[in-house]
Amino acid sequence: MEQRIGLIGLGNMGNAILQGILGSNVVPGTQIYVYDTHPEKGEDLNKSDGVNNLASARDVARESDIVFVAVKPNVIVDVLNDIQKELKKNTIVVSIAAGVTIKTIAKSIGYEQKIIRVMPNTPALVNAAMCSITPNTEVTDEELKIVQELLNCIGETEVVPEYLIDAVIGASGSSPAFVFMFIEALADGAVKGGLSRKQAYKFAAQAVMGSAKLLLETGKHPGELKDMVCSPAGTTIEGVHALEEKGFRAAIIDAVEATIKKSKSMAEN
Ligand SMILES: NC(=O)C1=CN([C@@H]2O[C@H](COP(=O)(O)OP(=O)(O)OC[C@H]3O[C@@H](n4cnc5c(N)ncnc54)[C@H](O)[C@@H]3O)[C@@H](O)[C@H]2O)C=CC1
Ligand SMILES: O=C(O)[C@@H]1CCC=N1
Repeated sequence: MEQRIGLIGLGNMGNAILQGILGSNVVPGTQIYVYDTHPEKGEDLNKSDGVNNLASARDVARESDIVFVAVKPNVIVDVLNDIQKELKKNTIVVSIAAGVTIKTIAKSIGYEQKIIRVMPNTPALVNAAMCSITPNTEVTDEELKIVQELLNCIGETEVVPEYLIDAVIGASGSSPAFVFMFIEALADGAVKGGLSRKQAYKFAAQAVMGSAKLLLETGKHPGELKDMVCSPAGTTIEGVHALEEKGFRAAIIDAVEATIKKSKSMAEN
C-alpha cells in the first residue's frame, strides 16, 4: 500500500492498530507516523520498525494520507481542532472514539473532509477484532476498501450506517468486558468444583473461543448449537435452567441496552 499512515494516540487501541499493520506488512514502518502525548510509547517502535515517532499531532496529520485518531472521546475534539489546518483535501481521518459522531468530527475539521468512524474492540490486540466501519459521503468506495484492508490487519470488518454504531458498541465494542466477566465466573465455578485456577481459566476461555468459532464457521442458529449440548436428563440442561431462573439472558440484554444508552448520551453532548 502506498498511503502514508498516521496514528494519534498509542494506547490500547492505537497500539493494537499499529501492531496489526506492522505485523501484516501491508505498510512498512517507515511509512507510518505516530504521536502520543507520552512520547516514550513510540520510542521503541522507532528503533525496531522504522516507525516515525513525531513531536506533535499536527506533524502526523501533515505527513499522512490516512490518520487514525485513537484518543479518548473527551480529548478528540481538541486534537481534531489542532490538526485541522494540516489536513490535505484527500486526507482520510479515521476516528475510533465511542459516542463521537461524524457531525461532531466534521464541525472540527470541515464538512468536506473525508471521515470514517470505526468501532473496534480489544481483541484487536490478538488480531481478532470486530470493527464496524462508517464512512461519510466524501469517502469513495476505493478509499473505503483501503481503510478496510488496513483494519483487516487487526480482524474482521462490517460496514454499518452511523445510527447503528451504538448497537455495535453494545454487541462488540464493550462486550469483551462482559465476556471476560463470564469467563471469570465460569472459572470461579470450576474452582469451586476443585479445578486449579490456571486450568479453570484455560478450560473456560477455550470453551468460549471454541463456541464462537463453531457458531461462525457453521452458521447455525445459537439455539440449535445450545440444544446440541443439552443431552436429555443430562448435566447441561440443569445449568441452562439455573441460568434462566437467574435471568441470564435478560441481564445481558440489559447490559447491551445500558451500553447503547450511554453511547447515545455521549453523542448528544
Ligand atoms: N478500549 C476499548 O475497548 C475501546 C476503545 N475505543 C475507543 O478508542 C479510543 C482510545 O481508547 P483506548 O486506546 O482504550 O485509550 P487509552 O487511554 O489506552 O489510549 C489513549 C492514548 O491517547 C494518548 N493521548 C491522550 N491525549 C492525547 C493527545 N492530545 N494527543 C495524542 N495522544 C494523546 C494517551 O497518552 C494514550 O496513550 C477511545 O476514544 C475509545 O472510545 C473503541 C473501541 C474499544
Ligand atoms: O468503554 C468505552 O467507552 C470504550 C468504547 C467501547 C469499548 N470501550
